[in-house]
Amino acid sequence: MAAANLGSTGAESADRDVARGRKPAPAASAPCAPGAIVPGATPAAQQGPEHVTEPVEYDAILLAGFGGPEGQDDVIPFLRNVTSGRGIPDERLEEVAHHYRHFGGVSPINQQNRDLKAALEAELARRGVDLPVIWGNRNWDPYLNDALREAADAGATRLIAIATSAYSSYSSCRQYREDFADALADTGLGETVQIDKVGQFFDHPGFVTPFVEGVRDGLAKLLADDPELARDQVEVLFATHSIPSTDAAKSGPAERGFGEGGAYAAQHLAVAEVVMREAGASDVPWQLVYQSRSGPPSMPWLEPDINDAIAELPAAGRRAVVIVPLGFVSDHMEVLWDLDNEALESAEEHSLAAVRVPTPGTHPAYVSGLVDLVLERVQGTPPAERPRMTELGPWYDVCRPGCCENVRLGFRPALAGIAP
Ligand SMILES: CC1=C(CCC(=O)O)c2cc3nc(cc4[nH]c(cc5[nH]c(cc1n2)c(C)c5CCC(=O)O)c(CCC(=O)O)c4C)C(CCC(=O)O)=C3C
Ligand SMILES: [Fe+2]
Repeated sequence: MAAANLGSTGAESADRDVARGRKPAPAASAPCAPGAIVPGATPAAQQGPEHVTEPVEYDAILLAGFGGPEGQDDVIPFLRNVTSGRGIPDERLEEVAHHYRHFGGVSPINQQNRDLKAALEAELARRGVDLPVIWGNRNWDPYLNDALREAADAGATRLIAIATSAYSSYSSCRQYREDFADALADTGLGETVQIDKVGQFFDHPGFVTPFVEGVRDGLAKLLADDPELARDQVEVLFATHSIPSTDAAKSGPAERGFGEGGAYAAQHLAVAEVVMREAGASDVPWQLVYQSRSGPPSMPWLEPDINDAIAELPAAGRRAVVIVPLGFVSDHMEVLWDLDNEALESAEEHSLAAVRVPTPGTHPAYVSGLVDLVLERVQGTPPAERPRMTELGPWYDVCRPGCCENVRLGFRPALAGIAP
């Protein structure tokens, strides 16, 4: 297995290969190898490079999705997959099942990932990058296990993963990395297949640009629809998935000291500020709000909930809202139900004009940005040359020890990071 970042073996010849326009030769051992766990080693001894700055040769891109049901019969088995061992109350599962049932038991997320895969393939072909895209989900067919078997059967053993999730937290980063480790264990491919992962891309221009356009257009529409509306009567609500406060506090590397909301909240706040600036809307009030909370009511999750925030707006003099699904890459169930159904209804109840901004989906900037992220790793681009729009990035290629750990569920091995 290759570990381009852990030694210099092959690096110089790899550089020369890149200069000749060829893929570099494989390096020595993987940055994410399960063997990187060093029992009893001091934390200092376990620290490795944050960014892989030597070229790494890959055979394929692993597009790692969440997965969703594709018919009424899939809904409950899907929800059991998502929540196994999580202590989500039955009432919450019933409620969520109802959201899916309303759409015929079909989540749009799988089709969105098929579309993204096709768009990535077209962009790779356009740029002459010879890397197939293999798609596997955490919670529904096609599962990661099947994707890895398919890859191995085709001789693709060095994979660079893109998870359809931009921020740091247990649910949005580490859980993907744990599921990669599980899938290698389940399929017995742990000795054969290497899975690295591109870092969290919350502040990559490819991810940020669609939101900038969306806020600019959404604001313009509200102002055009109502000539009496003043800019400071509009509130831009940046919405993301709520997570348990304990998960938030543990998101990102502990030593960065992000405080209570951890890297998760810090990343969203930093990106929101950039979006407002780039949209030419720094004078418009905005806030970060949360949605789709689950778990027992006794457990603290990040707040405020978007609907509670909306209820407060008229008293603050607001007459309109721009809802920005900043935490999501496509218009899946959280967006269609919790925003387009519930939040837009809350806005109407409180007599607020409202628009919901599109998610990145298959926006050309997003698709080409994902290809850029892969090429940064193929080429070993130095961090200083990787375009990022906040001071927080470029985020880690190799997650830090303990990054995004889940204190509720306990330790599970994870790939694409430094143990534990
Ligand atoms: C941060 C985050 C993202 C964004 C990052 C990313 O995109 O990965 C995300 C995405 C998604 N979440 C999704 C669906 C669900 N999430 C659930 C439960 C949970 N999500 C959580 C967090 C997140 N979730 C958490 C902390 C829980 C509690 C369980 C636990 O402690 O781990 C449940 C169980 C029922 C419920 O509790 O709601 C479902 C059905 C779908 C698919 C939608 C579709 O089908 O279209 C997508 C894209
Ligand atoms: Fe979720």
